[in-house]
Amino acid sequence: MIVADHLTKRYGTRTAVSDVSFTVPPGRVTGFLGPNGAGKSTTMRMIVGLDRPTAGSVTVNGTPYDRLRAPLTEVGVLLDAKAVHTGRSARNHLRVMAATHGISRSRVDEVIEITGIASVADKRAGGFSLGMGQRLGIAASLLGDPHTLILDEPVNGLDPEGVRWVREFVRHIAAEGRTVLLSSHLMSEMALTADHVIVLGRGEVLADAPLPELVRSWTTEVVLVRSPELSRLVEVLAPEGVTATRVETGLASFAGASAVRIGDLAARHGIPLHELTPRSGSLEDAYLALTGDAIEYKTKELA
Ligand SMILES: Nc1ncnc2c1ncn2[C@@H]1O[C@H](COP(=O)(O)OP(=O)(O)OP(=O)(O)O)[C@@H](O)[C@H]1O
Repeated sequence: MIVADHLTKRYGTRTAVSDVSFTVPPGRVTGFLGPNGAGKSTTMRMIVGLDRPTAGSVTVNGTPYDRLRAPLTEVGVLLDAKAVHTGRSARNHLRVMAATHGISRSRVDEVIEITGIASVADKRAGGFSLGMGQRLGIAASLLGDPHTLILDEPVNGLDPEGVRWVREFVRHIAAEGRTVLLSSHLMSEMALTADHVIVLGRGEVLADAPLPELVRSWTTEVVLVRSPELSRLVEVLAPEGVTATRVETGLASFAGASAVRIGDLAARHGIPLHELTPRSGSLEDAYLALTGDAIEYKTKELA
């Protein structure tokens, strides 16, 4: 369990994290989202003692990280995703880490197997591709068989097989009752991986909710309707406060009524329907709606 309590970090006059409080309980995957510069990495660095809070505190299983007796066996961390710059092989890199923390060599072989890097384990880690470097970073985070995992952008640079592997892996370890905090900018992937999400924006918590609830609260469910008599359908539905947006000729998206209601009314008025598809919003839609005002670096909209 990770508990952040009024956590604040200032760099000079710049506030990177402002009065942030949240709890990451075991047994589920908690996604950590936010635009560039929102304060995710700074928060993760404070959790693992790499940055000192200006105010507030954060604990892992009730203890600040720097007071944990055997940190590697309590918390596994993947922070700086860049490949390891070392002339050592991946296996030796892991063995050195293990030796300094009193972890057995057999555990090194185990994490090599778990992360699927056996075929390259005896090659120089400094020459690894981004994806292999990521897997090695994850292998290192698992050395102590920790109860808590903190992964900053773990799927960055991975191929589709690797992305799926990370997803299944973190879901598996959360199901074992471990605590998982995971950041990613890939909303479609996060939607498949996380049970709960914490969204930061400009250093503050914008949302802290189960994923389906966040999506429901920040998106509008619409119904796609295809009909040769769309304008008549729009007239029939207008008194119910239903609004329609044209998608293409003969296809419109309706907001404000369920597919059942639209279908029933169309039938009552003899309006033929060729398609009636309820469509709920995505995590990406919710995220963009939620962080709209908190994005520091806006991209110009395409014409
Ligand atoms: N060492 C530092 N010195 C000064 N400012 C910093 C430092 N580290 C982070 N910041 C600033 O703090 C803010 C939060 O940065 P942080 O890296 O935590 O954001 P992030 O949410 O992880 O972003 P990204 O998604 O781009 O990784 C940014 O404005 C950043 O410029």
